[in-house]
Amino acid sequence: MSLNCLRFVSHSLKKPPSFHLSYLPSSSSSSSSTVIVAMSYSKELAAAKKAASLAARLCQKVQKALLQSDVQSKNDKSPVTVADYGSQALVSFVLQQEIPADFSLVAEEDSKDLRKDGAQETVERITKLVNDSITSDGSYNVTLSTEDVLKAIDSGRSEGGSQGRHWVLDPIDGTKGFLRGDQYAIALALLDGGKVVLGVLACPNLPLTSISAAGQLSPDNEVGCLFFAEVGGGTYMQPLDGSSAVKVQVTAVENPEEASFFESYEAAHSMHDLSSLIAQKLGVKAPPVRIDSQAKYGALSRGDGAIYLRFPHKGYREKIWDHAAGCIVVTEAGGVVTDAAGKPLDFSRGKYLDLDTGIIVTNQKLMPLLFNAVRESIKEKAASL
Ligand SMILES: Nc1ncnc2c1ncn2[C@@H]1O[C@H](COP(=O)(O)O)[C@@H](O)[C@H]1OP(=O)(O)O
Ligand SMILES: [Mg+2]
Ligand SMILES: [Mg+2]
Ligand SMILES: [Mg+2]
Repeated sequence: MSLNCLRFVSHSLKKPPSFHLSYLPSSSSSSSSTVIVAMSYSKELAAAKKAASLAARLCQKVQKALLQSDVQSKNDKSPVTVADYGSQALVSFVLQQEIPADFSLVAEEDSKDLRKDGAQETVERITKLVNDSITSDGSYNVTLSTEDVLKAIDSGRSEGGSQGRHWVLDPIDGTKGFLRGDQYAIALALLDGGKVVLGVLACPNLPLTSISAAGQLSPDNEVGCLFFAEVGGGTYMQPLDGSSAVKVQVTAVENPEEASFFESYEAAHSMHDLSSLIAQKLGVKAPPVRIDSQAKYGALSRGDGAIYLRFPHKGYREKIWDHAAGCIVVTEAGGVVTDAAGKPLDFSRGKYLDLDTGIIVTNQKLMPLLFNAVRESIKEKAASL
């Protein structure tokens, strides 16, 4: 392999850029020659942090003033709030302002229900929320119309895939937690060639220090975390108020008896009985910490817990926006994310993740033990049915 070109795409940065090396076939006629392209995604990361932080502020405002009338019902009966739509419109707007070239976004929401009769008032509320956020930020001298907002929401209709770059967004992950006043996250990632190259997780209700047992908030604990990671560059966490970032690492715990594990708060989202069986086999002593959303990936990336188990009920198909940002936040902090067959998650196949049974997350040391416990537990559960 010859190194006939080394191209750095670099931007002004406060900390040195990290570079992700990828080998590409050279355009030269020699078939054996290869180009190394050293990519930095620092400009995209800065845009993603800005978009997610602004969306987090919008969501905080809505959560504070949450009214019953904000709750709508989609076909799948999951609650969708003005904050989900507002967050998606705002992130889409900021990303298109900051990185306009070849914009492609795969996002959870669309404007179908908002275009129905009787939704005008809701659309106006969303538009006001988005415009208030744009005004309070002060970087963009524009006011969006209701149609601009609907279009911004619908620009999230890309299918993603293995070619080119695609933003991946869950405007509010853990809507049920959001509605309960608990944990939720704004999860934004960038795919390049089907791989996650950066991820940002804004977790407005996550304590800056460790999450306490059972996910409860202590009254004097400051909350609001922004996790971010770029491929090859590690994972960082900073307070959502913008103060300085610290590098985070998954826990180094090797003894499963000392490990604690995260799972969904909602039993409808994950089989808690299977997780208990796995924990029992591993010898985990601590009770599960049940919290909503990808905040679990963030908490695990800084060592609050050692294991995250997610086993959706039969028939549920995982979407890429529910794991892309969390996955890179954990792997760049030294963790491992696989499906229940031990395969890495494949984000290159469109909006769904086709995977075996579930998702397991832990550190490198615990993964072999965890994997065995998962396989045995799945077999036992199947035999008992
Ligand atoms: N029936 C379901 N099974 C598994 N996950 C679901 C189900 N319904 C919604 N979800 C999604 O699971 C995630 C919440 O996971 P958790 O249980 O870890 O909090 C969210 O992405 C939520 O979507 P949403 O983004 O609409 O909240
Ligand atoms: Mg949803
Ligand atoms: Mg989600
Ligand atoms: Mg969502």
